[in-house]
Amino acid sequence: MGFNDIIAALGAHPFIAIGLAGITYFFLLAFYRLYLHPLAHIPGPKLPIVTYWYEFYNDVILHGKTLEKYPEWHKKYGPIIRINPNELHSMDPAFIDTIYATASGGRKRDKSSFFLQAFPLYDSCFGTIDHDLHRVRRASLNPFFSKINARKFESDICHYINKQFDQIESYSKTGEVCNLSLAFANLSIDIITYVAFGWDREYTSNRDFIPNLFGPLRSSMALSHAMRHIPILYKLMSEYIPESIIAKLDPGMSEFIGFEKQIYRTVDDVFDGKQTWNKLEGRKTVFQEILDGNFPAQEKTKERLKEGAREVIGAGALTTSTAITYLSYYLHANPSVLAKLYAELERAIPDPTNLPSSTELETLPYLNACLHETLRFSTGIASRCPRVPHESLLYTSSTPSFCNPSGKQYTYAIPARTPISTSAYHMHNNPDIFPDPGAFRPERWLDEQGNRHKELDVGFMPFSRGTRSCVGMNLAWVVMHLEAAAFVRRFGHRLSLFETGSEEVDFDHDGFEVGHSSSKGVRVLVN
Ligand code: HEM
Repeated sequence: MGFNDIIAALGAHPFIAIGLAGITYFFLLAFYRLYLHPLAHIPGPKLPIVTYWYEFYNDVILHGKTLEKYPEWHKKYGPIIRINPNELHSMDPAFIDTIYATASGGRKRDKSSFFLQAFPLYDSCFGTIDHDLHRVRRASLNPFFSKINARKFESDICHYINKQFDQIESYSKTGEVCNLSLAFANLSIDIITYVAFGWDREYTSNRDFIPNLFGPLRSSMALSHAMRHIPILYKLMSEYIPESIIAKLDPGMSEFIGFEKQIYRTVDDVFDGKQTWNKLEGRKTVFQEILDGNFPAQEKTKERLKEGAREVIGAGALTTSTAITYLSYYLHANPSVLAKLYAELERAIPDPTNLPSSTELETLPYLNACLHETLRFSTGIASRCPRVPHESLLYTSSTPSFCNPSGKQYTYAIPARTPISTSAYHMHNNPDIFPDPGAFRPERWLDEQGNRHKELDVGFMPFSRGTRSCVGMNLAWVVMHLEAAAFVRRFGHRLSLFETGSEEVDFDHDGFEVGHSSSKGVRVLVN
């Protein structure tokens, strides 16, 4: 049979022809990715290198399961590996500050466009791909989130804390079970939306903590893997599928989309002159900081403000509330830690109705140690958060544990513009830095003089690092110090865990945040 006969036979059977063309393309692509790709010299498991479908299967079908595979891959292939056709992952703590670099020396870090498909907020700071544009946007948020400014919010924060803790207190009278995960989520939403935008959402006015954005925000994050692989999904859900259908498919998602629409309406109304921005005494909202700043006009558009609001609420609410919820669990699961923290706070806060400033609370060593240990567990963002360095990188393994079995250092030249990440979850569970990582031991953060062990910082990255790290970090520390101190000083030993074991907080999948898929929340009885 000659060439012309083969072409004629395929022409007569177009489906077979298409199938054969597909198979040939797949094998050629696989060959290219394994042997000719610019990252071909960096090892990794074959299947994920050959196709994104492997990650799709583990993250979308099995729900956030790829992250768990990294340690076993690193064990086999070394400290730097390929985790999909175009991306690298590092397990070496000494390489964190190279990946997540500051801008010193002109280093530039883009975000990965593949990663951001999961969060299509391209007008926000978080969702900006380009390094230089991100610098402009970040500059518009920096003044609002400065340490000095964050401290100005203390009385507002305490107002919401007292309001929500009164609600929790009321459970002592009825003997009902109180869900702290829901309570802290609503507290966080009220704090963030008020201090950042002057909106009082009044979530803390509901004694049963319903409505609640805990579920909705989690739902939206749980969808992130699917959206990364099927980017059209977000547009479909937010623009084309009627809300009534979404509500049936996922009630959480519809609450979230409703919340988002309210934010967007407010911005539209202000731009259309139907209402004015909320004015807060003696300080500006995030919107006013952006609009009054010396930034190009395209940074002051409706879209920019809408996405700015969404990112601040999305990034600031659950991260902070998850941390405090985890703290409440670990304190009650470890009574000796609770007793020690309570004793420190009793000395520092003689009158529980009158909290000291967050600056004073920051000087309390054991409170600080408890918050660091909590953030080690709650992680911030569990998922890998890749950066795309503009320059090429040179990796040389730092310590014997990152050398190959014959004791030789690994050395890799990483081409410029290669997406690369590490994961806070794995760093925070590295036994070389945090021995017995599964144990909640605030003492690990303190030396004999009660000073914080700075050497643990090498693997500690709840707020990420470098130019793209958390802009809300100062505010988060202020909120966490005030909430933790008020919570422990007020409720002390009066709470007991109700049907809540470690499975409520243990990591069992990568849902962008750490999470347990079947968690009902941290529930307590209030005595
Ligand atoms: C315990 C609390 C918090 C944790 C653990 C946390 C963690 C993080 C992390 C890891 C990132 C980097 C994401 C990436 O690599 O792509 C980030 C970014 C961000 N966070 Fe936070 N965050 C917290 C609280 C807050 C708060 C309270 C706010 C604001 C109210 C906030 C606003 C933001 C914003 C706007 C970004 C994007 C910054 C940028 O791209 O320049 N976060 N956060």
